[in-house]
Amino acid sequence: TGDHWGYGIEDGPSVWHKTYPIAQGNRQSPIDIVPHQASCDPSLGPIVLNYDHCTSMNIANNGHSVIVEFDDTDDRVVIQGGPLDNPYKLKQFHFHWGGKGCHGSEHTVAGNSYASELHLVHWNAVKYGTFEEAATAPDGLAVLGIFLETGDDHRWLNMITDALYMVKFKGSVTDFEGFNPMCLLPSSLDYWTYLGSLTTPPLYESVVWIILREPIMVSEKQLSKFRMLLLTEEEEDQRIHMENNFRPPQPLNGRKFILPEV
Ligand SMILES: COc1ccc(C[C@H]2SC(=S)NC2=O)c(OC)c1
Ligand SMILES: [Zn+2]
Repeated sequence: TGDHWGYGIEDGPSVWHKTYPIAQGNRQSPIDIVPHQASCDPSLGPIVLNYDHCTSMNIANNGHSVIVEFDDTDDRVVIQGGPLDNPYKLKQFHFHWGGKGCHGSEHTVAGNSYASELHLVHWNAVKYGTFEEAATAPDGLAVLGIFLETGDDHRWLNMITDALYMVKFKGSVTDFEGFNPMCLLPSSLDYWTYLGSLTTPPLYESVVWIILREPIMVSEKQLSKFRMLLLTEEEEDQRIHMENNFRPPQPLNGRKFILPEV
């Protein structure tokens, strides 16, 4: 049992529908965002992030990405405002990236992809009892998507890339306390929002997407450290590097992506 899906030819996004039929659903993610086709909703307020008492716990290689998990027993670490009816609690963040010199974001903007995409995953603990329950509900999750563009070194991303060697193999996890992802945000919280899904199996259509329009800058050297991560476990002889772990854009099916009045 366990995950038999991946991003290769045999097990990648083009065959996920065989095991997860919802892959062909009508609110799948990611999508291509075309700014001048966005709808405007002046009633949408700003996004508010309260990450002050943020408590990261560990960093892990789950065989699909590198993920930093948070202690979500604290009601104070939340995202709210914008399209959200109540606060959503921070649960984890992880990344998607490409191969050397290739692009690796999941969402695209007018057909252009970025080098990487950071997902900060939050869940609606006001309406649902557990993260797992929220992950199956249409308003259960709020994922904040941030584009990473290659340029200068990102001074705080080094805290993450310096820890990657400790989670090189699939299934490895190590302590990673006291990291506050506020340091990974761009200067502007201007966003697009739309209703979508998890971008990996089980592809549940449970995500209110909030995509920040301004990318953060990271260096090619920092990105290359993500590609050092392996899909394979320590005991295995074969060593397959983790790269191009992104799903391509999915049909909009009449959905609108919305931006607040600028
Ligand atoms: C409840 O089961 C899952 C499974 C996978 C992910 C991670 C996926 S979903 C996303 S967005 N990006 C990713 O890589 C979940 O995240 C909320 C939840
Ligand atoms: Zn993701």
